Amino acid sequence: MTREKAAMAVNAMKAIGVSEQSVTPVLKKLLKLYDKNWSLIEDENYRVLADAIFECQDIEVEQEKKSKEAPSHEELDGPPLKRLRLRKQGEASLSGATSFSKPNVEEANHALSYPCKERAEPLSSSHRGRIDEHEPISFCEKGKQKQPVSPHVLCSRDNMEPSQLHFGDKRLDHELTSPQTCSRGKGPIFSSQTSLRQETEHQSLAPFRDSTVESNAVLSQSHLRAEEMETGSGTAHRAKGSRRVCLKEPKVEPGILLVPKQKMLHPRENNGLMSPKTEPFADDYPPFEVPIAVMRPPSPGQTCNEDPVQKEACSTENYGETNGHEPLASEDKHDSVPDRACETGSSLELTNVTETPTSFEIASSPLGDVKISLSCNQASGRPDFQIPNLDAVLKAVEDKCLRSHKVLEPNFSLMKVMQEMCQCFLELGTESTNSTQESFVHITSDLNFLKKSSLRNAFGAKGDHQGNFRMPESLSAESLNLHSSDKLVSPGSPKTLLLNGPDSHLNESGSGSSSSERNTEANERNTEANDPNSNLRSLVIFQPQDSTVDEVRPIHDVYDISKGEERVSISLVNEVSSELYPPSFFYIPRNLSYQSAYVNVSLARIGDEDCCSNCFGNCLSSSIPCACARETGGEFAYTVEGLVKEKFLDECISMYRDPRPERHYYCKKCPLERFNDPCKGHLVRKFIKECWSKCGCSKRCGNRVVQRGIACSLQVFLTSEGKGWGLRTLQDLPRGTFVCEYVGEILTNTELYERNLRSTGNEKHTYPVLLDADWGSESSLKDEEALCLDATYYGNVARFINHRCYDATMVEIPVEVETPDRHYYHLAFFTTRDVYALEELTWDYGIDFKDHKHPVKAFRCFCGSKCCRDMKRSNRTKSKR
Ligand SMILES: C[S@@+](CC[C@H](N)C(=O)[O-])C[C@H]1O[C@@H](n2cnc3c(N)ncnc32)[C@H](O)[C@@H]1O
Repeated sequence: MTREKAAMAVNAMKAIGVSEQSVTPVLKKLLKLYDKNWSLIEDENYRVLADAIFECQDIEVEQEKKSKEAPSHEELDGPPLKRLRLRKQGEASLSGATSFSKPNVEEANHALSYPCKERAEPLSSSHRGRIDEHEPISFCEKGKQKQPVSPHVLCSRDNMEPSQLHFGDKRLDHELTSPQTCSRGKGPIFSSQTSLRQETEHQSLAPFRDSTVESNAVLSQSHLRAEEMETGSGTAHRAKGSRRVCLKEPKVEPGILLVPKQKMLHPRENNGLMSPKTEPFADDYPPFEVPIAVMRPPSPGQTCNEDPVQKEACSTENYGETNGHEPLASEDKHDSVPDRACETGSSLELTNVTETPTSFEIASSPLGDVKISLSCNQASGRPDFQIPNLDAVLKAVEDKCLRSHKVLEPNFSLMKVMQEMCQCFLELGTESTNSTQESFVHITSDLNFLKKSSLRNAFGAKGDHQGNFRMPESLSAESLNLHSSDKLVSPGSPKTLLLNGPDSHLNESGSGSSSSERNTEANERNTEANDPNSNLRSLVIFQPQDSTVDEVRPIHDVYDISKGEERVSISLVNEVSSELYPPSFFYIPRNLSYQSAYVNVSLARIGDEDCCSNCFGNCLSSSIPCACARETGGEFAYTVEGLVKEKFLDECISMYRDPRPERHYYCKKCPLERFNDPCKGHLVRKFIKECWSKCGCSKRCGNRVVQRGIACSLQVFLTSEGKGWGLRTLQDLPRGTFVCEYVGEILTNTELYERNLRSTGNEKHTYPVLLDADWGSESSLKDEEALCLDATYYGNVARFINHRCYDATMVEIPVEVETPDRHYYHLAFFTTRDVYALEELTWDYGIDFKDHKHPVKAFRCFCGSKCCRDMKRSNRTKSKR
């Protein structure tokens, strides 16, 4: 048994490019450490093992580097593993193999930072070949497109180029050798859509003919456990050790700061892109795992100057920030002596100041009647502290603002901001005579001027849907106070503003805090390490506003259109036009019932045969598949890597690509046919059934993929082919990867019909999808019972997914999670092939472009597929002439 498990572990590691040689010793150690508890090792696709191996490798490299300078402090063989970095396994498992080309994410980043300036030309030629099969089609029908969609139509998959499929995976071989079909779809396939528009035609509700409201969009994903894509280097990106796990209760040692589980990434690691969010599975860690992050101060010889941010951290004694690169506690403890960490006299102009002024003037209003100064408490236990050169400080903070807070204004000047702050303070102060009498002003109550600041967004302050500004949560009364000292109270005399942040050593109070207190405070700061807003604790910045900007409420957060609803951030870029944003919509990560849709979610309805209450841990690691595998023929649909199994995926894809009539269910009285026209058929689809709340397994069970949400890096972008906004991946995705679920309002057909009647008909894009995958098992479904999802007003990132005829990069698979009857289910998208970073993610809506009677005209298809069904129609039209 052990041998078998070991072989499986070795295989799993091989799949991510780790040799058996590297696996075995680490595996042995882990087994010892875990008391041979295999399930802990197998969990999350051997995440712990992968982490330990990578950690070992890192340490080896580190040690090699350091061996000449100093003896290494820690190795896996010596002291027991203290921390295993929780590398983003998604990267390992999702990228599948090291042979993936490096995603050109830098360009996406760049595009994000400078949205409209230039268009990224990201891919290598081979890569590009794969993507750019979209030649705009010039002979398609003109006019407005309004038609729902549904998958099918058959064609060749000739755009799979062997040279591009170099994963060494037999699945690919299969993909390449599978017979190419180019038959034309017979039979109705999925014609449903919005027949709801009263006319005689039936229209399948599979997503989209264009019919309702203008587009908006959204999305999300999953496993990105606190890691990041490395940009700027030629090496394949690899998750950085943004998080670590103590296998045993960590010992807090001097200089080692334990940080709460969440927010461990330093903002600057995010590169402005898909910053991983807080760890959603933290609760699932076995109790002995204590995720922590540690910031290691610079190693001996390294000065803070090398990195302005690091320098700033040092100069403010802010040891709490984690940079995500630094690994082990033992290293930390050796290097954590602050005196050594920050050397003065560096190229960053640290100035030795022999005197120790108690305050540090930064800026003043034009007449000098208001001043901003930082008060530095010399008694705070840092005798080595030297007042740094102001220019260097300003430069460091400006750099930080530009990089970490995405202040896009290249001429951004902190000094100017400070001066404006003085001015505002003066203005606000003189508006209220009372306020000048106060010696202590809570800035949170007086910061109305921030409402006008365009910088508020750059610094994380958010507006709500009504356009109301609200202060960032991190900016509380205690965290930021504007002081005017007593001696400045009298009107007319110069005033000094003291910015008190959480940094105790900058406290005006001057009370020295003990080292343990500082540690606690630093811990608190660390919790904010990943929060750009946290900087507001010690600094408030505003700029005079362009009133036109103030009036326009930003309708999307381009750094995360999900507004924090997903586990990963989903950025939005426009590299091609001046159309700034997609139209507004509400981002929801899960389906919500609009009004009458009846979705019966109740534990009582889930029988023993529909759950696995006796399971524990990961159902996929059990030798006998549990009850939850029953619906998929006694075998789980997912592999241990979290991908949909080859066979299952092949069958799902072929259903769409070869939608024979026998694969359809034909209603006697189809709810979609409002005028008793014959049913056009509903594809009877294969379902995945996931474990759920009534199951005994953990949330990290391998049979829970879709319910964990988006895990890959996605981006909404404006397509250049005229399809509007689209969705693309920022990382390589192996075949069978879960990308996202289609989320929207759950409507009955009646409701959708009424909604469509109310629509103006001028909408550019439509977003309804019919949930008809299991209609075959329902006896005579009534109109008001048939359900669909409409992402027009409320939806997730899937609403941006464009259509591609036949060879789309994704296929939708119905997934049963909380309701056993399949009347309601989740519609999840999985990749149909290996998809490279920056490729567009598409699915075949199943639109019947030949259906000229459809009340809603199909959009003119610009999918660029060689099997474009709209293209053929146009060809025929041409030849008839
Ligand atoms: C679900 S939306 C997709 C996102 C949409 N592009 C947007 O900007 O919001 C469906 C709409 O996108 C457009 N669309 C999708 N695929 C297309 C294609 N292959 N060619 C042209 N337009 C397409 C159509 O207007 C369609 O109604």
